This record gives sequence, C-alpha cells and structure tokens, in this order.
Amino acid sequence: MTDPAPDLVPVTLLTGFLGSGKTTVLNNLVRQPELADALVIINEFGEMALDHMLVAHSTENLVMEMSNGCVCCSIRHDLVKTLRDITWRYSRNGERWFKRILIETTGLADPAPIIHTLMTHPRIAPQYRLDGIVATVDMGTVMDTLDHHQEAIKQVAMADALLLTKSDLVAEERRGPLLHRLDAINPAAPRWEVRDGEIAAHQVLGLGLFDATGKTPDVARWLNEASYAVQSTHAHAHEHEHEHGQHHDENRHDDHIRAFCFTIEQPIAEDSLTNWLELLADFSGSNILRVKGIFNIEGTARPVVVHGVQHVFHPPVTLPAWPSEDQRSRVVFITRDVSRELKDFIERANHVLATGALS
Ligand SMILES: Nc1nc2c(ncn2[C@@H]2O[C@H](COP(=O)(O)OP(=O)(O)OP(=O)(O)O)[C@@H](O)[C@H]2O)c(=O)[nH]1
Repeated sequence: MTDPAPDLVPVTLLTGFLGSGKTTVLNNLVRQPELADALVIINEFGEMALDHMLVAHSTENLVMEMSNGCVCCSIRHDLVKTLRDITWRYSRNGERWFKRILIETTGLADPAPIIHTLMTHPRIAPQYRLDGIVATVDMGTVMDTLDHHQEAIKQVAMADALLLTKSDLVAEERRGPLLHRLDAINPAAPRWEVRDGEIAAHQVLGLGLFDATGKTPDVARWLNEASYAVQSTHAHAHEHEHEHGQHHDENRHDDHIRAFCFTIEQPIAEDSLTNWLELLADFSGSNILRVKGIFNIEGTARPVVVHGVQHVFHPPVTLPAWPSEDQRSRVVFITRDVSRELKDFIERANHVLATGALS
C-alpha cells in the first residue's frame, strides 16, 4: 500500500457534453486564487479553436491541444505528449511552477481513455494523479442529450461532482424529473447549481483522497454511500434503482446504468483485497464504469482506499486515519448494462472480498 503522495501533480478533468458550459466554468475558475498556479489544458476537436480565446487565463498558463481524427485516440496521444513535455516547457529556473492541472475535454470525449492514460501510462502515472472528474450538465438540454449520446451518460456516471448549468433556462416543474434522472445515473456525486459559470474553486478541487495539507480526506463525500441507501448487513449489495411505479422508455441508455454499494462488517484480510483487485483487473468488460472502496484491513488501524475506472485501478492508498466512527469496509460500483454475467461477477468479487477465496 502506498501513502498519499502529495508530490504528484493533481489533475482535474472538466468534462461535459457539447455546449454544456465547460468553458464558462473554466473561465470563472481560473480567476480564482486557488487556480493561480494551475496549468490549464484545453482539448479541442476539429478545426475551430475558439475556446482558448474565451478563457481569461494568462496565455502562459494555457496549453491548447488541437485534435483531429478519432477523438479518443488523438486525445490520448496528445495528452501523453503534452503532459510529458510540460514539465520542461513550463519550468522557471529549472523548476516546474505549476502546482495543479485542469484539463477541459472536448464535449464528445469519453472520459475513460483520458483517465486511463493518467493512471497507467508509464511516463505519466508516476508524475500525476487524478484529483477528480467534474462534469457540467446543461439543465436545459440534458434530457435530450442523455437520450441520444452515450458519451454524455458516461461523463455524468463517472463524475465526482456535477455542475448543473443553465438552470435559469429550466421551468421549475421540469427540475424534478431531471434531477431524478441524474439520481439514477450517478446518485453519489455532489451537485452544484452553477449560473453563468459561477462556482467556488474549492467545490471542484480536492475531490480525490489526497490532501496535501495533511488533513484527513473527506471520504464521506468521496464515497457518499448514504446515497445508495446502504443498510448495514454482512457483504450485502444494495442496488440503486429507479423508484417503483416509474415508467421509462426501455431504450433509454441511462436506464442501463446501475449503482451498487456493498458493506462488509468484519475487517478483511489483506490477501482478500489483493485477490479482489486481481479479479477486477482481469475483468475484460468496460461495463464497470467506476469502483470506489474504503477497506478495514485486519491488524491495521488505518483504512485503505482504492478507486478504479473500468478495470484500471489506482494503487491502494493508506489514509492517515479513519475519517469517521464508521470503520466498516464499503465498496461502490457504478455499472452499465447489468447483465446476469456482470451481476454474477460483482457477486463473486464481493465474495472474494469477504472471504478471500478466489473460487
Ligand atoms: N443562460 C445561461 N447560459 C449559459 C450558462 N452557462 C453557460 N451558458 C452559455 O452556454 C453557451 C455554451 O457555453 P460554453 O461554456 O461555451 O460551453 P462548452 O461546454 O465549453 O462548449 P463546447 O466547448 O462547445 O463543448 C455559451 O453561450 C454560454 O454563455 C448559464 O448558466 N445560463
């Protein structure tokens, strides 16, 4: 297990569908003192690179990436190159001056490949860590967007925080169904209503579990397992479902998203966690969108946290202390297209965690 590594540069990913207000938010964020030492990377797709003109950041602190070709491949390639080069390109007197990075992705991006690059690339992972995924959601168009665009659902499902933009354009009676729909996709992420990009930097920074100030990280917020209506039982799963009696169009993509939370009462063996991580890493499907867990390991006083995007996991991190009285192990899965096979797999993973037995 590793200790939280304050020397890794935190990276915040700002995602959200086309026109959902990312640049407006970014523009507001970069004026705040917390982001004075941030390097901003804007990834634009296609011919028209306009976003950077809208961002009121010193051009010294701004990197524009232009992508053509396949969104996912070119983003991955460009990002690796940019992140590799910026340490020397943006150093003063031989020292890197920026303390954090903010990446605005193109609205069509699936965030997963970008996150995988940050977490696994041999030249990138040792230098950077994902601080959080923030997704803007245009309240005016989100229903339609979610109906038609898988990427938008993935952006919402994977986010650590949702910024609900343009609420001024939404009639009061439309808000309920809209929030309900977001509940079904990502019940745990905190949501902030944002008018014309106005959001305090501290609400979108430090969403991960590392805290350079040495404070105990806010695991409760990170895991937010209360939103899954967890009742304490032994290794028991609770599925976050739509409310009964609700009728949805069967073909709606986001009806395929489910969130599960497991709680394990007894401390678990370290081997169980190792086996569990191996099992998940071997899982070949991409239908596990996000996994987060906090673990009480036998014989240790400090909790271990793990988080993964699809089958890629950050190395487990030992926190300085338990953040609250609750010292049970808890795991959250956000999944897509929950087939019988996927359910069986999650059950098996759960069993491995509770017992350590791989079969
Ligand atoms: N009414 C209203 N308009 C907003 C709000 N936030 C952003 N907008 C407008 O929405 C439009 C799109 O905002 P952008 O910030 O460019 O969106 P984006 O996600 O960066 O767009 P792409 O880069 O094209 O994906 C702009 O005209 C903004 O002025 C809001 O809270 N209310």
